[in-house]
Amino acid sequence: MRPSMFRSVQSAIARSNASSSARIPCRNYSVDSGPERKVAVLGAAGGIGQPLALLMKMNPLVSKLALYDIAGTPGVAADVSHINTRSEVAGYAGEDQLGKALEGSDVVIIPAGVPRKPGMTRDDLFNINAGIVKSLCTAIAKYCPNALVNMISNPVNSTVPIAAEVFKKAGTYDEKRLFGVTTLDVVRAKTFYAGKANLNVAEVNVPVVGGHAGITILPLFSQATPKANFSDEDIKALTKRTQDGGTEVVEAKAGKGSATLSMAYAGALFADACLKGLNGVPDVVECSYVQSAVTELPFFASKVRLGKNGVDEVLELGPLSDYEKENLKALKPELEASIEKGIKFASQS
Ligand SMILES: NC(=O)c1ccc[n+]([C@@H]2O[C@H](COP(=O)([O-])OP(=O)(O)OC[C@H]3O[C@@H](n4cnc5c(N)ncnc54)[C@H](O)[C@@H]3O)[C@@H](O)[C@H]2O)c1
Ligand SMILES: O=C(O)C[C@H](O)C(=O)O
Repeated sequence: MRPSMFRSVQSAIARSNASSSARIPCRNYSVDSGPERKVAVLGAAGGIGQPLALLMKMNPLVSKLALYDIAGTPGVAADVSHINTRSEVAGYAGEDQLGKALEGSDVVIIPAGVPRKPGMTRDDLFNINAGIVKSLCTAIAKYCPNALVNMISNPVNSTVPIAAEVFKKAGTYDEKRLFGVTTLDVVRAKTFYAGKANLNVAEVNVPVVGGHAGITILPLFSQATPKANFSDEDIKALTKRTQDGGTEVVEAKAGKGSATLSMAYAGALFADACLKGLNGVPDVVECSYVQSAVTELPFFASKVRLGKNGVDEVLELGPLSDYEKENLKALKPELEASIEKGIKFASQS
């Protein structure tokens, strides 16, 4: 994970502060960087959508930012557009503006849909979000079939297979261009691991594979770096906390939704990695839920090398501890059922 988008902003801020002391009043916080790239956020007026719009506006790799929602986007777009960074911002509200929002997009990020309330599973969101994702992906197939799609809407284990089926029906499916965003699981695993081991979190790496719900989230602490000396009990507790991270936030928000700020951060990191890959930056590796080349399941979150066409390579899982092997075996039936549910929905509706 390379937070260099933030580093470039930080160094711009440092330059800005240095010039302040020289009493030069007016500077930009980001510099033009790389080719023209359009990013569309679908669901941009929501809890994730708004901070994600802000973070994408801060990303110097973006030249055009399209903010789409069923309502509320003109205000969000007007607000974000006043920030003096590279991208031009436009807001689009309502289905008749969806095509314009999507046209020419290199990356489409989808946080559209309802979030959980306490007591719900992500799968309880299926009935509403499956239809939303299906209609948005139908439009993507029509207006920007070559875009990289970053699916945030839950249940990710099923919404990604739905998207794949919609694209297959439209004849635009390219497995290299469809991603379930599981970066928040990695962000959480790193935070919890670093906290427990008293390590500098910026130096910590933890791959998280599988899916994005409960036991399908499989953090590979045996591959975490730097190595920490944890007991089996510690690893079990860290695994459980990572798997239940979403529920921890849902319960703390007590009916006011699920993770939005940490998700916007994670979504911005993943989109930044996609843009870097598109721009030819070498060795950009992130975990993401993609068409599987390394398990018998059709989709599986894995370490993925990103390149000029999206997925460059799905990396092998690598050596697993006995505990991780057991967890891998246990998650497969649940993940398979969620995938089948998505495929069935898309093929029947
Ligand atoms: N992948 C992850 O790690 C992760 C993390 C957190 C949340 N999520 C999921 O992200 C989704 C959004 O969460 P939120 O907290 O932002 O919810 P929210 O209710 O605050 O915002 C959702 C937005 O989607 C919009 N929307 C609904 N139907 C739409 C449509 N057809 N087209 C465009 N926009 C539409 C709504 O108007 C709203 O602005 C939920 O499904 C949630 O479970 C995923
Ligand atoms: O937990 C949720 O419902 C939202 C999201 O999937 C998360 O992991 O925070």
